[in-house]
Amino acid sequence: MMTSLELSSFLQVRPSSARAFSRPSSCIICCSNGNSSMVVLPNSVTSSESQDRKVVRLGLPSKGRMADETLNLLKNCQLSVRQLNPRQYVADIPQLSDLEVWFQRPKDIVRKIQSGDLDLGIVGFDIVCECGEGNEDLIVVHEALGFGACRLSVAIPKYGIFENINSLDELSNMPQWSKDRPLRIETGFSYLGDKFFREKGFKHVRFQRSEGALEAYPAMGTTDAILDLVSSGTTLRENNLKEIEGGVVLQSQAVLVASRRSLNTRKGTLKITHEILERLEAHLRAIGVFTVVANMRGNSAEEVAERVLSQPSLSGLQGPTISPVYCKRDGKAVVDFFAIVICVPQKQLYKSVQQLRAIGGSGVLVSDLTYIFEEETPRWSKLLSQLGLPLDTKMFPA
Ligand SMILES: Nc1ncnc2c1ncn2[C@@H]1O[C@H](COP(=O)(O)OP(=O)(O)OP(=O)(O)O)[C@@H](O)[C@H]1O
Ligand SMILES: O=P(O)(O)OC[C@H]1O[C@H](OP(=O)(O)OP(=O)(O)O)[C@H](O)[C@@H]1O
Ligand SMILES: [Mg+2]
Repeated sequence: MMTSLELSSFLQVRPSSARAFSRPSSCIICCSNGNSSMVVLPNSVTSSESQDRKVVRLGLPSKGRMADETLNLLKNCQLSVRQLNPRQYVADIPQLSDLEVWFQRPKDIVRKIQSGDLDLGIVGFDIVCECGEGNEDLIVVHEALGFGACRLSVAIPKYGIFENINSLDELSNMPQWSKDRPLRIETGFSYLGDKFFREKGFKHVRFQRSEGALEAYPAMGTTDAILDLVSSGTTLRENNLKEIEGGVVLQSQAVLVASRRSLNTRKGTLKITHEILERLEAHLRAIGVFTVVANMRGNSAEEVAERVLSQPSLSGLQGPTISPVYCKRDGKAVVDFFAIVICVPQKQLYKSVQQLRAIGGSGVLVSDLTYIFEEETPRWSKLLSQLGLPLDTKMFPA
C-alpha cells in the first residue's frame, strides 16, 4: 500500500497549464450570458495553480444527509452560506471574506483537501478515516459537531451458520473460513475494514467493494457479512442482520477537517480556521444550556452568594453573578434585593428552579443561551501544538 509520503509525491506530478482562474482541478465554467463555454480541467492534484491560490476554500457536502445539517450548523454560528441557486456548487459566507465555499460529495471533499484543491471541510469522521487512509496532512480541527452520529460496524445474518455467532471472536473461529473460502465482507470501507480485521487477527478474509444498500447482499448469497454505517439499527433489523460484540470499527459524527499544509502555508487559512472554530465552540457549548435570572432578598451580595452556593445545582459555569437591584425609598436608592444570574444545563433546569425557590428566589426568568465564548478555545491550543506553532499564537481581527 502507498504510504502518505509516496501518495503526496504521486499527487504532485501534474502542474496545470490553464491558470487564468483559481479553480478546482476538475470543473466546468459557464459564461454568465448563458452561452456556456466549457472548460474541463484535468483531475490533477496539488498543482502550482492550487499553490498560487489566494482565497481559502471550504468544502461542504453537496447532497445527502449531511448537507442540510451542515448549513444549519453554520447558520447557527452566524456563518450563513450564500448560494445563489441550489445547483451552483460555489458559494460564499459574507462574514468570512477571502473564503470560498465549494459543494462536493463527502468523499471528494476529503480527496480534494489532500490534493490541495480545498483547505477545509465538514464531513463525517468515517469518510476522513476511510478516504484519508492515515494521511498526516489531514487534521481534525473539531471532532464533535453534534450531527451525523453513526458507527461503522460489522453485521452478520441472524440465521443459518451465524445463528449462534454473537462476537467477533466467534466469527473469527468459525471453521468455515479457509484460504479457498474466505469470509466475504461487503463494504464501502475497505481501507478501514482491512486494517481492522488484520489487527483482530483474522486470517481468511476477502473484501468486496460496493456502495449503498449493502444490507441486501447476505440474503442474496453474495456475501457472508457486511461492514457499514449504523445509527438507529433499523436497516439491519429489517434485513435480518445483527451487529456483534467487538464489531464496532469506528464511532463517527460530523467533523471539521483541515489540511496541515494549508494551515501552515496558505495565507488566511489559520485565521479563518480560528474564527470558524471559535464560533463553532461557542455555539455548541451553548446547546442545552439556559440562563436563569432570579431576584433574592438579602443584606449583601456575599450573603446571597453563600445561600446560592449552598445548593448543588446553582453554581453555574463559573459561579453565580450577583448584582444589587436598586429601588427608590424616601428619595434614596436602596438595595433590598439582589439579582442572580446562572447558566444551567437543560436537564437540571427544574431542579435548579426548585433550589432557587427554596433559598428565597422569586421572579425566576429562564431564557435560551445562544453562544458561550470562553476565554480559551481548547481545540485551538491543540491545533497549534499539532502544527508546531507557539501556544500564544493569537488571531486578532485585522
Ligand atoms: N444512518 C446514518 N445515520 C447518521 N449518519 C449517517 C448515516 N449514514 C451515514 N451517515 C453519515 O453521513 C455521511 C454522509 O452519508 P450519505 O449517505 O449522505 O452520503 P454517502 O453515502 O457518502 O454518499 P452517496 O451515498 O451519495 O455516495 C456519512 O459519511 C456518515 O458520516
Ligand atoms: O441504522 P440506520 O438508521 O438504519 O441507518 C443505516 C443506514 O444508513 C446508511 O445508508 P443511507 O441511508 O445513507 O443509504 P445509502 O446506503 O444509499 O448511502 C447506511 O449505509 C445504512 O444503510
Ligand atoms: Mg449513505
